[in-house]
Amino acid sequence: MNIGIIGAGAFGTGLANALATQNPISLWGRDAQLIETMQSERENARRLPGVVLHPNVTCTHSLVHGLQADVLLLCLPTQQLAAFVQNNANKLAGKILIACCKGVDLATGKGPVDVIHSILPTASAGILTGPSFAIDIAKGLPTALTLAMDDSDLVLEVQRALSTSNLRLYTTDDVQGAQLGGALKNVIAIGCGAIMGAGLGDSARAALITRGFAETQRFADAMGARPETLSGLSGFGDMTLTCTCDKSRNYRFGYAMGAGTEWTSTETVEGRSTAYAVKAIAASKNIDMPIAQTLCALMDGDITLQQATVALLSRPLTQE
Ligand SMILES: NC(=O)C1=CN([C@@H]2O[C@H](COP(=O)(O)OP(=O)(O)OC[C@H]3O[C@@H](n4cnc5c(N)ncnc54)[C@H](OP(=O)(O)O)[C@@H]3O)[C@@H](O)[C@H]2O)C=CC1
Ligand SMILES: O=C(CO)COP(=O)(O)O
Repeated sequence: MNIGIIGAGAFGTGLANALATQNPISLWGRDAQLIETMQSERENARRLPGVVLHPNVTCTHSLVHGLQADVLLLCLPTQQLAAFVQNNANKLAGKILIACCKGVDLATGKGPVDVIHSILPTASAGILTGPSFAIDIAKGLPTALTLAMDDSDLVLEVQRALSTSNLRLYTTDDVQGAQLGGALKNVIAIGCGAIMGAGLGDSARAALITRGFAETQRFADAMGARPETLSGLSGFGDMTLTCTCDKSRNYRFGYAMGAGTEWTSTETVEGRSTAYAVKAIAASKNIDMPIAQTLCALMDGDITLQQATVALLSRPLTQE
């Protein structure tokens, strides 16, 4: 299976480097100037500085070249995925499409695989997700991920194609669970960052991770996901990583909010849009999501962090 990567951000670049240890990999990005510099300088100075690109990585801004491979890893921000698939639907039909993004599409309320299927209903699609910072993958540090596809034969072929000695993939057919675990952990990570930025302490963060996980499970359950998926790498695993580490952009965005400093980065912060998408779905399905709801009010500037804390702590006392 030939593998191509679509999106030359931090994650696309990191995955390209990891997979290039065993196969030639094409890495497509939309910015011609950046891509030409990456190809000649062997570094993605904008999105993953300090990592030398493996000689097997070919950077291209030609979509004809970028879309040639059998398996395409779509490493685009979730909110950009639908437009990309729509604009390239003819060329993508017949490919194996693996979404590598973590979020819920704000316009439709769909996860990445559902977005792909809504445009290409017969596409072979899946999602690669789990605890994995781009920089760790790029450096070849040990990483374990979940690959979710509903085709039980194809998932094994893709698992083999995408596994390396340092990148260990576990499979599942619970696509919904894998989509939602990765999406919701970003929302909770923003909240954890806010807590730490405001100096509310490690114990408060542990409480938010735990209640955030309960909220995530409640949401996923209502959406038809299986509980064991949420306990795996794509749920619990990624929640643990993202909520406790300042390498996470979601965490750092939240931290800036809690500390009252301005966020000027152009890096992708998926949890921002996903929080609103989740809030809307929760309202329509009557799912209790106090943390996501409070976070939206905080991001909108409707409440202060102190008011958010009071609102969460003063909810009726209940069983765990
Ligand atoms: N970084 C990480 O550690 C990890 C990220 N992910 C997930 O990967 C996904 C991508 O994030 P990441 O790579 O980190 O983000 P970055 O912010 O590093 O990069 C985003 C990339 O997407 C490109 N892009 C944005 N919009 C479009 C578009 N409409 N068409 C084509 N390209 C576009 C950007 O191009 P340009 O530079 O031209 O703006 C840029 O190359 C997210 O869903 C994230 O959750 C998953 C695991 C780890
Ligand atoms: O998904 C990630 C790690 O698994 C990366 O997290 P951030 O998008 O918050 O940086």
